[in-house]
Amino acid sequence: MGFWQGLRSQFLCHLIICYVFLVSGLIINLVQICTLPLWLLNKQVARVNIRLGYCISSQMVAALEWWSGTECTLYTDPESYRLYGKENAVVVLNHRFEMDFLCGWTFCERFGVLGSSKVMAKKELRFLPIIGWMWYFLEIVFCKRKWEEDRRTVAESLQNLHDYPENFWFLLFCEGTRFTPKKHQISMQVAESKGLPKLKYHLLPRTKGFWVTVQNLRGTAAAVYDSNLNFRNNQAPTLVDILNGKKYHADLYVRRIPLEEIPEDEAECATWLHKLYQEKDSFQEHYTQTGRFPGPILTPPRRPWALMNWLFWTCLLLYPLGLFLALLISSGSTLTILASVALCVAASLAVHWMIGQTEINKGSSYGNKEVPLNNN
Ligand SMILES: CC/C=C\C/C=C\C/C=C\C/C=C\C/C=C\C/C=C\CCC(=O)SCCNC(=O)CCNC(=O)[C@H](O)C(C)(C)COP(=O)(O)OP(=O)(O)OC[C@H]1O[C@@H](n2cnc3c(N)ncnc32)[C@H](O)[C@@H]1OP(=O)(O)O
Ligand SMILES: CCCCCCCCCCCCCCCC(=O)OC[C@@H](O)COP(=O)(O)O
Repeated sequence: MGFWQGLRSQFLCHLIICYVFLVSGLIINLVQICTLPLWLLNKQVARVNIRLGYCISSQMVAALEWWSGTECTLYTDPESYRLYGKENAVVVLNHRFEMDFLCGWTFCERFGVLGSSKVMAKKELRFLPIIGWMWYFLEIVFCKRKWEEDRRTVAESLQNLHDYPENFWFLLFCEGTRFTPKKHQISMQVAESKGLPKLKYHLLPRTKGFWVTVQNLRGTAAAVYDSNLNFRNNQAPTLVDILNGKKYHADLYVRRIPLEEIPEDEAECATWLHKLYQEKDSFQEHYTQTGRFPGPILTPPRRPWALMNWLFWTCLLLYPLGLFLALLISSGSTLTILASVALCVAASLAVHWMIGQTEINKGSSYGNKEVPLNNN
């Protein structure tokens, strides 16, 4: 094992990374709270939150790109490539991996839209410290995954994006939850009852969120980016693997579909989405058979900004930590030392809990319950 690999697997390094993420994240959350009055005075000025959000999300991108050295290859056509990052788009991505959101963020970073990236997220994530709190200020669209309640709130949140000052990608996991064998089996029963072909690699997409997104972003977004992600050698990395500095290779296949090609009528739009997922399934089959996606490879290089932001926060926050530790040891007070140890334990439990949110085996029961099927 080389020096660099040895260093990356050191627990002390993980502690420092988590300390920097927690403390810088909380500082940025605090600054975000200070921007609250700006939302009343001038919405466009309040959107300085794009930069603040970047300081948090780019730390995770830096961990993937620079700490673990994970490589991300993009399969797409050159004409579409020229438009990435230069227009608003709805991204439709498969939802099979714990790290899919992070690979998505990596491509956002490489095309310069990380701070402004959006997602339709389950409302539980709003309460996640740092990331969830950050999202509140980034105008992320939250849903309860209950259509009767979501149809109005989701449409309203999407309408707010009409005057967004920077290009954004709006990510939609139409499957609505991450793939598990049980969720797959149940959703294929639903597919059968609707007379739809079975999917091998995806859950049956939920069509209402896609329809409401496309309808509300007409005139704002130019295209849908149909995206399929896979990791080489059948690997399924976790956030802990990334912290441990393990290197992976992600492949992303993206097709650009102009928004005008998507039907306006709800039923036709649903049929269109089901057909898209059948095509997505065939691309995954192609990947499984050949180890690659169709089409040319055009990978944007990683940029230095995420690393520089990370180094900046690390330098800024390591100094006071060192000072504090020196004072702590010299104080010789058992009570202060015990209180500090308790604080460290609490902080690592908090990070552990946050990482748990990315783990599929700790995921929700959404899509897990047998539904009474009407075969008429
Ligand atoms: C160039 C590079 C390109 C790309 C780079 C890639 C990406 C980068 C882009 C951006 C990055 C940005 C951010 C990333 C960071 C972090 C993201 C992290 C995570 C957040 C993600 C989530 O939280 S996912 C969960 C929340 N999101 C969703 O659920 C969205 C999808 N869901 C919907 O759209 C739903 O319709 C809904 C939520 C709006 C409403 O939910 P509801 O449950 O009420 O759904 P429906 O009404 O649709 O469902 C009822 C119908 O479904 C049928 N049914 C019943 N059971 C099932 C089943 N098990 N499977 C499928 N269908 C089922 C039922 O029969 C009903 O049918 P109808 O015919 O009546 O419709
Ligand atoms: C620098 C690194 C330091 C690491 C510190 C830990 C940070 C934790 C960040 C947590 C980010 C959480 C994003 C989770 C996204 C996600 O994958 O949500 C799942 C949903 O789609 C569907 O949920 P489900 O129905 O349960 O499958």
